[in-house]
Amino acid sequence: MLRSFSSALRGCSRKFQTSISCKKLYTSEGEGARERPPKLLVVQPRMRPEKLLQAKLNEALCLANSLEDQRDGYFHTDFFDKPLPPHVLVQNRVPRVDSYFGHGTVDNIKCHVNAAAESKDEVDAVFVNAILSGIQQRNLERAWGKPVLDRVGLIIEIFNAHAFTKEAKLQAELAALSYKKTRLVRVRGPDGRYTFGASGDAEVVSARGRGSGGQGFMSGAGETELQLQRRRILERRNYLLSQIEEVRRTRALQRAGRRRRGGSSGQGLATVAVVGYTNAGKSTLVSRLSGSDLYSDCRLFATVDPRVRSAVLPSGKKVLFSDTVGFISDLPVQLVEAFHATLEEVVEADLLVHVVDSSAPNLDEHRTTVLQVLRQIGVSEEKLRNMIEVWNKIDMEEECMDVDEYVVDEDEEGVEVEDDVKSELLAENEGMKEVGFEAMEEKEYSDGWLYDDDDDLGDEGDRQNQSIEKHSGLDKESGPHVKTSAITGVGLQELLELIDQKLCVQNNKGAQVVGRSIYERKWRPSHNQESGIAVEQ
Ligand SMILES: Nc1nc2c(ncn2[C@@H]2O[C@H](COP(=O)(O)OP(=O)(O)OP(=O)(O)O)[C@@H](O)[C@H]2O)c(=O)[nH]1
Ligand SMILES: [Mg+2]
Repeated sequence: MLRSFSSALRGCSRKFQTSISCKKLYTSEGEGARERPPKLLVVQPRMRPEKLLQAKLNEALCLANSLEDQRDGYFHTDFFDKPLPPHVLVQNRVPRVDSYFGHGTVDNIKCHVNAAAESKDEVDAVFVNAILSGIQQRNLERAWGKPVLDRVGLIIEIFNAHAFTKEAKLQAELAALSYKKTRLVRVRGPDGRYTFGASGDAEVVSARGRGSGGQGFMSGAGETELQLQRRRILERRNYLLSQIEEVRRTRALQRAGRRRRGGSSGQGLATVAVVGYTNAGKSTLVSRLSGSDLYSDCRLFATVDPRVRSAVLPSGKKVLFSDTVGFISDLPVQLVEAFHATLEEVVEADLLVHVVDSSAPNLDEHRTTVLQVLRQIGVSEEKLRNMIEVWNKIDMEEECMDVDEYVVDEDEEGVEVEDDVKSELLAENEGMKEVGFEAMEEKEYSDGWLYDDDDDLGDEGDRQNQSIEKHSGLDKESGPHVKTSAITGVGLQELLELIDQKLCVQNNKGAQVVGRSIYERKWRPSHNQESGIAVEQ
């Protein structure tokens, strides 16, 4: 596993980064010392086939190492200097409602947490690469004595840590609020008082809050604690939305200005939005095409703040390339929604360039994720049909072949098994001692936007399996595409020519293809098990 992770990183080039971190998970290294990014223990549920498991584990390790605050656009630590985070693969066939994992698995992970503490390599938190409900998260925190981050929680933390501009910070906070709102459970704080919260050392107690004790009209008399917390979240959310609305207006004015100023032909500057899965090489590509120096890094979500750079096409026409936040699988719709102001640039762009990391073993899943998000945010089908696909990182193709040859220890079902997982499976079968989880009245506190407890995660695995099994290279894909290496510069001229050609055809047609504003759309969680995404109402 170590080999595949480092192999994935080998293709990435070193970039400049220095910064200081300051998050609640962050720990001070000593008196007067700088706070260091949190050390996470990565828990990866097993899935089939092996290739998918490996891709998911690599992504989880990258996510864990990506959490670090930036200051003035730089990170303090070099991504390549970071050690591989401690990790454990665990068996989890049917997720439990109260604790997600079975008791044996929970105990096994607890052993890993304890072992890390004894070896003076203590972890600050546990990252479970799955989507947990508030109750599952709370019970696991109690069992392991550490804060627990699930996939969505960690991605939100990364967004918050990497956000630099006011726009990105507002949107990241909005995403965090939407997430917290659904996981308010009643907890006992360090002072022994009960309250409703979403984080901190807390004991799970009764699900229903009593009166907040507020007095008078203005202090919210008669509200339960839960209602009070929800009201506070709502107030903050409304404030953030009003601020984001300002950002949207400014962006719309900037866009109009760009169009008015126009190019040499007087027809306005066309905008090309560069989209794709996180880490596909979008920023590197835009930098190369525009001769600028955008920040790029092997960290996932290195770009959270959108950037626009100009370039000249072979025809002499000037265009604007817009680099934006990357996408990732299993992203809840609320998270995408929070980034509407930024993603509106994509909807309004004249042309889309979809950057695919051709070295990713599960690139079909990446591609599907990107198309789903583009549809979610309101990109028209016509624009999707007209989109150029860029198969980037072709210089890494040979390295990917090496990863395929990676030999693993397999169990009878052909799935990689680590020693600790074997012991954990044994424990699971023998029925280890019960952990006293409290069965909470979960329904009251979750509006279910993360995922439905009834969902069989096996279906998700099967869907991804089909995707990964289907994938046997990029060649059978149709549609206009260019093979590039943003690092070596291969294929970039071809890409510029194709963009030129597409924009020219569009101009001749006089096509003004503008998707419906994402703010005019309503959202609801999908009931379509297959796609697992929200659909337009
Ligand atoms: N070998 C190789 N590495 C590349 C190529 N393009 C980008 N990279 C590396 O891949 C890593 C990610 O590149 P970025 O440009 O930051 O990717 P991104 O899509 O903007 O990522 P996010 O902003 O995090 O979504 C960096 O370390 C780049 O140096 C390429 O063509 N070949
Ligand atoms: Mg980027």
